Amino acid sequence: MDIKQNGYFHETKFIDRNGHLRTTRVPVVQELALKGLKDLPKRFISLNPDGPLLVPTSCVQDGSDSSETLLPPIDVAKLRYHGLGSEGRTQELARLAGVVKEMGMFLIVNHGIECCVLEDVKDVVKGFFGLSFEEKRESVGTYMDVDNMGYGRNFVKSEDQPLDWIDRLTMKAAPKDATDGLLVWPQKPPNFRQVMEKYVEEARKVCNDLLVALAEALSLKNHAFLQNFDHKKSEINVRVNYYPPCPRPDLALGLTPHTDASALTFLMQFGSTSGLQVLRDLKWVPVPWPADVLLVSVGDLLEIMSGGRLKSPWHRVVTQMDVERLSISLFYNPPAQAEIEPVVDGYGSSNEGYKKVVVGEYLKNYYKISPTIDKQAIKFAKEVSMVGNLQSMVSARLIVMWPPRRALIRPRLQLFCGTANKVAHWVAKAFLQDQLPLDWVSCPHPALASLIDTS
Ligand SMILES: O=C(O)CCC(=O)C(=O)O
Ligand SMILES: [Fe+2]
Repeated sequence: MDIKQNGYFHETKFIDRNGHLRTTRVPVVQELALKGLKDLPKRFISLNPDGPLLVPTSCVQDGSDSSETLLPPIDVAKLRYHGLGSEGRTQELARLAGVVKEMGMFLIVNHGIECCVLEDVKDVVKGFFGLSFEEKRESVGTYMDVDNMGYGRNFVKSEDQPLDWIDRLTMKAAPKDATDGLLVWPQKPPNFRQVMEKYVEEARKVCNDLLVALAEALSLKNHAFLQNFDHKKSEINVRVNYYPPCPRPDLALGLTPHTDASALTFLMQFGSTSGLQVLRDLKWVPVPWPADVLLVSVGDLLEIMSGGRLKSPWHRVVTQMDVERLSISLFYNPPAQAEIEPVVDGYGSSNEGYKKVVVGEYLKNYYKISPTIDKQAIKFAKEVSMVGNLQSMVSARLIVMWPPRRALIRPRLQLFCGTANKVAHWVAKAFLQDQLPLDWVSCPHPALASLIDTS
């Protein structure tokens, strides 16, 4: 079947292999599904029953494992309770440590988010996907150049890649002013934004409590992770994933294998409760996820902060023949300008080679390259510590270019190097945030000299 005959397309932008910004059109899956197709359009074939699965290159085993992995829900109320008889908390922390180390994700109950808040979210999401295509498009404005946002498709990186069987709607929900002046929130249903923002604020509280509990579960200082977050500047992106019924679940994926770039991903689902799978022992394992339970997953940024003690799980979503499924992923990140690095626990434990990264830089790289067929994105934090590398480059250059004669005296030389290092750090960060052209770094401007205090 020629999918071009179907008139409904999402327009999506991507950076091609040569670094050029390209725009392409991809079919609207919800509209394809409404046609009641018997066959799958070729562009959606990503699973070949006779060929290798889309799994990391190191994974040679084939197929899914039908045995479901036990994922005992974590009781958030017990994690929060510090009062008398809080030995229940110690046990819950131990359970949390066990499941998160093993799976990279865990179910939560007793989180304190009221049912009506969750029901309202389901209603507005159903309301949005119940609109006609034209109404959906009109209801959501444009994000202009902001990548991977709005009503459309995930992870489109080329004209010829297999496409996922999904439509999605992504919004920046925090910081509050992240999308001021842009028409990015659906106008229909009219209470969409209000409902989603209420949910986001409730979820933020739970995430903050979980970040404290996760640090304690790993025997780290309780603010080891939370200290990287800031109520006014931390980023929360919301993605609604809509997986319509699919004519060939054996050939198409709902969501390609990936890790999340976030620190924590906070998920709810409705419609079908199955579809999510996680890679364990080189096999795809269905995640048993009952209705009305929430799921939390470790993202790459938390893997970095934890120095690899926690691992962001490689996961995917499979399609289903007769049922639709919706999930709402909330990605919780430190501020874009924040620098994160593996926590030091005082016992000199290894951090698996993770270095300091600027959150915004990590995310930029993630969206540029990911998902590939391996945990490539996180290598960025091991191999290319951008700030660190640039800082030492600039600092060395400063010291060579302006060695003050008087600085030959040792204490002065130390002072000079210290200041040069601070300036270099500032230059490297400004460069990474696109505020300085490249030649500023490779050949520092003389104005830099005036910033250096050698007196
Ligand atoms: O739909 C799901 O259960 C998972 C969604 C997901 O992995 C994502 O949004 O990153
Ligand atoms: Fe994900």
